[in-house]
Amino acid sequence: MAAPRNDLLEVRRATLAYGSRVIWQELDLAVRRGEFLAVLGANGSGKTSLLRVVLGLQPLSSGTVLVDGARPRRGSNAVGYVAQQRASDSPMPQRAKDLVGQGLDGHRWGIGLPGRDRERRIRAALDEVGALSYADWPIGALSGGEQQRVRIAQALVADPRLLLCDEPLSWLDVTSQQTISSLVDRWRREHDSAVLFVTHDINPVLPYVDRVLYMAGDGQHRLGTVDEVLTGDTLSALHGAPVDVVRLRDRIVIVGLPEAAHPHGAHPDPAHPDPAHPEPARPEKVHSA
Ligand SMILES: Nc1ncnc2c1ncn2[C@@H]1O[C@H](COP(=O)(O)OP(=O)(O)OP(=O)(O)O)[C@@H](O)[C@H]1O
Repeated sequence: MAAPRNDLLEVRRATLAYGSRVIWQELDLAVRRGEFLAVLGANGSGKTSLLRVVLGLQPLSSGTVLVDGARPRRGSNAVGYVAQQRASDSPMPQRAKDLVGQGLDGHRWGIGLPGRDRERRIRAALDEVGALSYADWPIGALSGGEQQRVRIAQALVADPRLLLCDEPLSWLDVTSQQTISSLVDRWRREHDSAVLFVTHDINPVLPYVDRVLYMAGDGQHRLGTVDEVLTGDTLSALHGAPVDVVRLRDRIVIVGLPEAAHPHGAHPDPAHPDPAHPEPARPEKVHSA
């Protein structure tokens, strides 16, 4: 039997443009088994587009991408996906276990899977993220953090090797951010799998991150460890403006990002509070990466 591939994602000289607008270019990225890669950057810098490329939903303009050695394709078992939630997303009426079951539909696993095997897989995925006790609850009745556990279970139920998370911490309070970050970390360690974790704030995942891909817009990006990428020199060069990076105890605070680089869209909109949590869901005020 062939040895498992070490690089679960291989992106070579990749450029993505929409029409004449280049989003990112000459991107080289190899994500190895067991790696936790944080993807940071300004609104509109192309983070979600990168995930869409890996999901086989968006072709590159040039370059190549391989997911576990194969070209990306929709519905691949190799990739699990936690999509970004929008402020306008209304609470879903279906039960937690039904949402998780959707993660099997469209996958090889879902086709012809006997009912009891399907149920067993769904319960195992819910158990993996500590959400089994609310398997029968309507999603809309769960807290933001509980809902996010269920969405992660949906992404994991088909047993992917690569997990893509698009802003999974938005709308969550600090405690839930820590819980979600640590369960994703535990999953990649226990399964020797890899994670691409798009986030506007590095701090909740700082203990887990192996490398950072920082996208600055205008085709610019930088890849490296936290200490290599999140420095005043690097971010100033990427943004063409003075940026300071300050370490405060175990946090990183970034000061001076150009207005366009602020990830304002990822912050809670006071006009649209989390429907499951009328309280402000995310008290963080300091912009951090
Ligand atoms: N299918 C498309 N056609 C044309 N432009 C697109 C398309 N998809 C995305 N864009 C544009 O490309 C840019 C990058 O979008 P993308 O959603 O990848 O950015 P992002 O970094 O994830 O942003 P955010 O942090 O706001 O979620 C944006 O300006 C977006 O409007």
